[in-house]
Amino acid sequence: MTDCPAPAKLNLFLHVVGRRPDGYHLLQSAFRLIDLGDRLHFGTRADGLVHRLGSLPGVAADDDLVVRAARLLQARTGCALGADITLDKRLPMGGGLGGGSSDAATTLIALNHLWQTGLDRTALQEIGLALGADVPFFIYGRDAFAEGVGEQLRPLELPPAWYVVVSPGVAVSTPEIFSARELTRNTEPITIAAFAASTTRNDLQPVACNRYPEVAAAIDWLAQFAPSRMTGSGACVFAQAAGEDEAKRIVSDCPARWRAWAARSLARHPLFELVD
Ligand SMILES: C[C@](O)(CO)[C@H](O)COP(=O)(O)OP(=O)(O)OC[C@H]1O[C@@H](n2ccc(N)nc2=O)[C@H](O)[C@@H]1O
Ligand SMILES: Nc1ncnc2c1ncn2[C@@H]1O[C@H](COP(=O)(O)OP(=O)(O)OP(=O)(O)O)[C@@H](O)[C@H]1O
Repeated sequence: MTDCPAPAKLNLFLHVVGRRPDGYHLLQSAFRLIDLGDRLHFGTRADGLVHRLGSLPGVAADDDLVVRAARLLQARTGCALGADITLDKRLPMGGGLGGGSSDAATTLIALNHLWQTGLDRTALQEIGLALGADVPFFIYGRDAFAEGVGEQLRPLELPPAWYVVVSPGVAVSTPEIFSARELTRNTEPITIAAFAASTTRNDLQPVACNRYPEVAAAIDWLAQFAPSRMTGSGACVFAQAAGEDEAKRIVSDCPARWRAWAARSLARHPLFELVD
């Protein structure tokens, strides 16, 4: 199957409201799909092997979320088919844009279709959660208000928007941020109706800014144009623009040591219709 997109996400806000006995954090967040992303290509193999074609710097094939997703789908369904998978990596890794999670979600959706393993959306989301807290959202496939560790999802209706996304050139380790002693873990829960950019924040942002000064610098730079915030556990930061022209103008001003994109919201995951 040619060219399957794996879109990125933004966390419009992210509150840490508690911690589970296993150490995972209870969150509230608004997830938004955007039109930046990786691309994947899948070919079916009759011999049952799962092969990653090409390499991903720093990630061994057996650890790649794409390979792990394919093998987990085989294990859960007893499917005897295999796959050759090519990943065209465009999103920064450790960027808070959910790149690895989205790659895994696209793999589950595409192979469930190609292998005809017949799992519905809920079953795919359950498998996805074993791979990462963000994977169920990408399979859910639309903007969402998330609770739990990010797997309890409710639809959010948001107007279309343009964003500027800046990658400050550092990779932030998600476990490092969540395990920080100074992390705020007791933000008062809000209701979905009370969600507004002005009254929310990203609780992971102060921790990441403290440890990665380039994240703080990127937030400050972007704040000259519009209110700016970090997504996920960082390192990327974003701001909403008034429209495409403004987004592109800000991008063209970005300091050369960083990367910036103008990104549009996506109403649905591009593979939404492939899942029942
Ligand atoms: C920060 C977010 O990007 C927000 O969308 C996600 O919650 C992170 O999701 P992710 O990158 O898929 O993270 P995972 O691979 O599931 O978890 C990496 C590590 O982060 C910590 N972690 C993650 C999610 C969560 N709700 N609580 C945590 O404490 C755990 O130590 C975990 O071992
Ligand atoms: N296919 C993959 N793409 C990216 N990272 C992968 C992949 N497979 C495994 N990984 C590992 O997962 C780590 C996190 O990558 P990812 O790009 O998803 O981070 P992120 O954007 O910060 O995610 P999140 O927003 O979910 O915190 C990488 O540093 C890498 O070691």
